[in-house]
Amino acid sequence: MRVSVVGSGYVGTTLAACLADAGHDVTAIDIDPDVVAAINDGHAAIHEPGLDDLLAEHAGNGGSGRLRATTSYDAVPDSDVTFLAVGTPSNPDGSIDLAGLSAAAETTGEALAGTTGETPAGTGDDRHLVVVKSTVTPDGVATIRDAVRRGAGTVADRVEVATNPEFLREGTAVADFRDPDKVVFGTESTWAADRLESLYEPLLESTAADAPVVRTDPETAVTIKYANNAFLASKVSLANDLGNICKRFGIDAYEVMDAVGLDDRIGAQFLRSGVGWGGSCFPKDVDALRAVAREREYEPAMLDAAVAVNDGQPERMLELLDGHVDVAGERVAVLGLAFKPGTDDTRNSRAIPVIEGLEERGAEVVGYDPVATETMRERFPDIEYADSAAAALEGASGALVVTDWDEFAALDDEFDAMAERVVIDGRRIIERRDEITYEGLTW
Ligand SMILES: NC(=O)c1ccc[n+]([C@@H]2O[C@H](COP(=O)([O-])OP(=O)(O)OC[C@H]3O[C@@H](n4cnc5c(N)ncnc54)[C@H](O)[C@@H]3O)[C@@H](O)[C@H]2O)c1
Ligand SMILES: O=c1ccn([C@@H]2O[C@H](COP(=O)(O)OP(=O)(O)O[C@H]3O[C@H](CO)[C@@H](O)[C@H](O)[C@H]3O)[C@@H](O)[C@H]2O)c(=O)[nH]1
Repeated sequence: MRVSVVGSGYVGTTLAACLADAGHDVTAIDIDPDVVAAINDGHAAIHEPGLDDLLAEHAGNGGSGRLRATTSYDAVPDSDVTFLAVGTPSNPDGSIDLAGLSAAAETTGEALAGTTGETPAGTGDDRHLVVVKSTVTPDGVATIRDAVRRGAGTVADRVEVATNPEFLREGTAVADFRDPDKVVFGTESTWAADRLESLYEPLLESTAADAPVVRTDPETAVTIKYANNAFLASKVSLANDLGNICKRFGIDAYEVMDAVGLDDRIGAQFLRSGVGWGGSCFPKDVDALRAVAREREYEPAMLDAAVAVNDGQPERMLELLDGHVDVAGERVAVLGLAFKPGTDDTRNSRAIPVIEGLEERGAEVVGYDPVATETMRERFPDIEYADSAAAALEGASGALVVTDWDEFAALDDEFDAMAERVVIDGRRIIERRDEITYEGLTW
């Protein structure tokens, strides 16, 4: 099939590359010329394991030719399916900001309005399918549908807007997209659901675990996405709440949760307590869901509590450090700047409140991350950035471990170069040693 993907960030680039790899002919559209140039050069503008290999294989000179990137929407009218994968960030009050996605939706409609009305080859009819891949609230679906139709004008009745929420995680985006736990199609017609299923067929056939396909209406589909993220974020917050209790008894929360997770009704994943959840999804999606709930006069008490527990974890980590060192004027290493390992994304990283708390205390902060230094530099241009964990630790009077990068697990002699060997571990990744003063956040 011919596919256009509007928005080439973590989701759009992964989607475009994986669809090209599955045999489809894909045009990736982005307003950022640097993003477009990178893809056409055969690599991603972001760090995502496996993505560069796929882009090298299908985009750029010498590739299969099945993937190209452009700033133009010209390919849209000739596509069998157009995905919208533009960001849906938060407004300052936590509600969803649909401005960017709406603009892209309207431009997509305008591109469709430029069609001659002829049946595009291969589609068998003259209807066009626009699929919202971005995460939008239930009432946001109508906003995006209206924007597409406004742009499409006289051809609006030939366009169906569907939703197909994405469940991939950053750091494992390609693997997750290729082997999902489920695929959700939110459509108004069986025509649209069938077209989506044909598009996904080569992917679903190749997955080891036969992902179930959930067919539903567009609003229910996006609600499944919010419920999914709300559940997972709350699960981590409950693990943190329980972990904070364990810490007060000197009990290892990880030992407790490993056993708790053996209960099939609970499951072993997302029970890792520590400095909490961040990223581009959990915080904004939980906030957007709380905001729409309040708009409809419902107080989402569980979600409010999940956020409150999460917001408290960075300060708890800093208080543990305070118990060992007065950091004013001292060098303090922050190990890990990305919101999780495997990504250069620092959006809502727990490192942000940790660094802010250290700055408030007058510490000299030195940060280190294997890939996320440059993105964090935009946020904190004035702190020092080391090019290795060892360099960050040298002369430091404390180290705070914020991201569970594998390379931190191998740290050992590097702690010997610290001025004071105080390590506060927010992810339970550092090996305890007699010579270092070690505090786990929840163990
Ligand atoms: N990041 C994830 O892990 C993830 C997972 C599942 C769902 N989602 C959802 O997917 C959506 C996209 O998230 P992301 O993290 O990939 O975003 P992102 O910020 O990484 O990328 C969005 C891209 O859209 C481009 N863009 C903005 N306006 C545009 C326009 N008018 N036309 C064309 N391109 C435009 C931007 O230049 C950017 O490259 C969001 O709704 C998010 O909630 C994200
Ligand atoms: O046991 C755990 C698991 C995760 N986290 C933290 O939770 C955050 C989110 O992690 P993860 O879910 O692995 O990454 P994301 O890329 O944010 O993926 C989430 O958000 C995406 C965007 O909506 C969804 O598609 C995914 O299904 C959902 O897992 C990170 O800060 C993690 O460090 C913990 O603290 N403890």
